[in-house]
Amino acid sequence: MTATDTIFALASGAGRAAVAVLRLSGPRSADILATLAGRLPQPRMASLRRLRAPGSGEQLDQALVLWFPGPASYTGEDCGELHLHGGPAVVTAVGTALAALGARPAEPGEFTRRAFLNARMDLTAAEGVADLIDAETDAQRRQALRQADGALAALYGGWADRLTKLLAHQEAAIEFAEDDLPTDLGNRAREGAARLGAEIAVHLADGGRGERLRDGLMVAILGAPNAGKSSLLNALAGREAAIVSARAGTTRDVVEVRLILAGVPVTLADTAGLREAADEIEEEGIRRARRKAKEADLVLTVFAADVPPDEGTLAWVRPGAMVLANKADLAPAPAMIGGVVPLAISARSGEGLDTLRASLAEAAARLAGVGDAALLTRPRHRAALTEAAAWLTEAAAAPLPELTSEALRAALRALGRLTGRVGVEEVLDVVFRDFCIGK
Ligand SMILES: Nc1nc2c(ncn2[C@@H]2O[C@H](COP(=O)(O)OP(=O)(O)OP(=O)(O)O)[C@@H](O)[C@H]2O)c(=O)[nH]1
Ligand SMILES: [K+]
Ligand SMILES: [Mg+2]
Repeated sequence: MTATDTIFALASGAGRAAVAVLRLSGPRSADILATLAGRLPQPRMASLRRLRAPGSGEQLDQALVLWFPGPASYTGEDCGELHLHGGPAVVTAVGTALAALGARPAEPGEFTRRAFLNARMDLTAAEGVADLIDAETDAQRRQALRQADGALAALYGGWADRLTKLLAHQEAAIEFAEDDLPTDLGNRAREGAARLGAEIAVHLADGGRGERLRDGLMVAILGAPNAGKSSLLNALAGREAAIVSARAGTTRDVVEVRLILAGVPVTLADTAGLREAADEIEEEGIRRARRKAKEADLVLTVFAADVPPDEGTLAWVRPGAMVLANKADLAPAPAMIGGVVPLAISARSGEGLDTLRASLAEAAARLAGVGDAALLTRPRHRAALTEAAAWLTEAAAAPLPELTSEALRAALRALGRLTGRVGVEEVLDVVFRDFCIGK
């Protein structure tokens, strides 16, 4: 697949900078670079050149020029890079020259789209590139880099290859049923389908860790009025993000702060105290608090050590929940709250907050699977893999060879959508060409 347009874009950030990088891709790249820079530099070697406007010959800038002939380039096409002085007027002048020479400004993501279309990367790797650009934390960067590097492409591509073989065996079993092929080809295909389905199921049962790391975690603080939720939020955030007062029912709306814990972006949400609401505004606040707790990845239940635990908050305490006994400076923490040993803290004195930070970081790392290899990172992956696994189960259990075959095809199509790789028919053609059948 070759694109006819030659595209260019500012690859570095907009605005003033020491250096601005303009990137170029497409069939006219060589011509355009040679015209602007006098002649084409050696491939992949930076050359310092005067750039001149086409026509007038006016010097536009002095720049480092790079030439990446296809197909061994980022997009797979002929590409070029101009490292300019980073002033907006320089970028505009050179951009105008590029347009005059027949290039057009690129659409968002168009370079990576071309890389995908030229089979330089699969869809998951292209998504990894996007995630790498968006990564805010180290853990996110590592996950995105793994994906851009082809970790998911290798995993899913490997599954697709196995599936293709199973399908080939199954088709052969049908096609050549009369001949003296090994008679268990069909059985082998069904067994293989069951095994592959089970592997995909294990990959899917990841607790959403990769998606969590990509999107960030939501942690909700829940508790009775005056338990010290807002004080805790402020202590963890290190600033007065939420209003604190001795009056019960101070917080009405959800107040969120962003933290980074163990390399995972975390949104910490303070909420309205749970109780019988005094008016409809507080009622709405409490409704929002419950909703936030429901959608949160982790709930911090906060109790005041100097008052008996309230039923409303106790309802959110379950095994594995984080239970905090705040105001430990006023009273000793109870040994158990709702069957869980609470962590004694004081938002006022700071007691226990380091321990709390450490267990929050540990939970964030666990929930987001920091350091785990090749986790799926998007709902799109989950949907396609769930579909593939379901078809594999069907293939394994199908009562007729033709039905097994059809289910295997459907599973392969689902994996094909995931990686954006070639369609089922093309893969089968390749396999059948190499399939030693003697016919
Ligand atoms: N002694 C002591 N007082 C605390 C502590 N944490 C909070 N307080 C006080 O308890 C009162 C309530 O604190 P808030 O942080 O507003 O409590 P809240 O849970 O957000 O209350 P609502 O927003 O009304 O639900 C304030 O007077 C705080 O100063 C603590 O650890 N020790
Ligand atoms: K309060
Ligand atoms: Mg509050």
